[in-house]
Amino acid sequence: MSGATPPVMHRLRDLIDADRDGFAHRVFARLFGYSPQVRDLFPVHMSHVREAFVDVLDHVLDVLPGDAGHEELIELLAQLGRDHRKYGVTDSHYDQMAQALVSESALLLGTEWNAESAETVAQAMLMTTGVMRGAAQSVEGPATWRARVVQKFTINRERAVVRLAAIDPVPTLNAGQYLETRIPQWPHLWRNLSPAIPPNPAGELEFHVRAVPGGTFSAAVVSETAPGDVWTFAQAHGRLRVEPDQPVLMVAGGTGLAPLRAILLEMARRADSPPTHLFYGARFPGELYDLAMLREVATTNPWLTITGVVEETTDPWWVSGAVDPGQWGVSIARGKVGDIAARYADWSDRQVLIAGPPDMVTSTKLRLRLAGVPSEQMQHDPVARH
Ligand SMILES: NC(=O)C1=CN([C@@H]2O[C@H](COP(=O)(O)OP(=O)(O)OC[C@H]3O[C@@H](n4cnc5c(N)ncnc54)[C@H](O)[C@@H]3O)[C@@H](O)[C@H]2O)C=CC1
Repeated sequence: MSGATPPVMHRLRDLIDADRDGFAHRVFARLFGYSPQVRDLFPVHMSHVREAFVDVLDHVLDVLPGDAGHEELIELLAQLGRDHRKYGVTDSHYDQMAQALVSESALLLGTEWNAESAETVAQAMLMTTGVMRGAAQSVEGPATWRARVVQKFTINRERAVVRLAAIDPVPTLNAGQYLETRIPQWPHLWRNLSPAIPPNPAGELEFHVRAVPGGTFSAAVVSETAPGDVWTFAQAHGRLRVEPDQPVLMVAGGTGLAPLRAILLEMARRADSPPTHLFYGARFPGELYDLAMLREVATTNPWLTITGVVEETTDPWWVSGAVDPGQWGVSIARGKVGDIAARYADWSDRQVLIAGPPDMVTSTKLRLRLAGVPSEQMQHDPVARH
């Protein structure tokens, strides 16, 4: 791992890059050949897996021969190892993967494969799988835990609330974090979902899910999930948090409200919550489905102010009747939630939490930055995660 390492890794990287999917195909074919049952650990459609696999490999082959970025690389691989626990990956699978990688690399390098390049490539592959395996082994507790659906109701044609009761002990989880989640309708698919209530000793969980266009997982939750279904959870991620000594601005788009709602409900239990202004946006008034609950929290928690934001002032026929925001006495502004929030006041002294559709998060950040809020005061989950 020094600057003097021969460039074989960069050469291999170039060769892999010339046919990324083909290389991944061949490595996985080899792996499934060694151990046919490993195929069952992966989803039916492997294209995303292959893509992510080559991305990681590309990064390893890029960083390893150089002098910088080793610590980040190790942390990335360790995180991947922890992530893979939920798939049921075992020690021998890591050995087989290293073997498959070395064998396919040998074929790719052809006449350039000699004792020296074999040694370099083998070391790189063993380091990669070794770090992943070591990190997975060092995590305590089970890789997954389960909860049973006890209630599900749809808010409108695209959104549902799902409530669950934990079957197994719930590992440490902070309000505002999101969970790797698997549902029985898609047994090989993991998606990230943000609980909409803080963790509690009773093991109750609540999720607000929108059936995103083309989203198989979210569509199944909205249309097929039913009481009795058992959901499986793996790791918790996310760093959204509120420091008690600084006022807060929250900007939520649609069901992106979930993590901010969990944080607000937790703040409502404390005595020292800082002044907080929540902008809660939707396309239509009737989609501000949680306004009644939020208003309730604001009534008993004077530190909390809520502004509803809608793009249209009237509901289409398929939304009407869901909610009438006027009746809750919450002020409603018209526009895009991030634009309205940025124009509303000077927020430059605030810690800012943003959650919602990826484009909304990106544009809200930009608006607030232009309005004088320093980037380092803004928090949001990775935008491509939902
Ligand atoms: N932790 C997080 O960040 C979470 C994010 N989500 C994501 O939030 C989304 C919620 O979807 P819906 O409820 O249907 O919300 P939606 O698509 O109806 O949008 C709600 C709000 O976002 C604004 N918005 C939408 N697109 C925008 C754009 N391109 N630029 C600026 N503003 C925009 C709208 O004006 C509205 O105020 C999903 O994509 C979901 O994956 C959901 C839960 C947690």
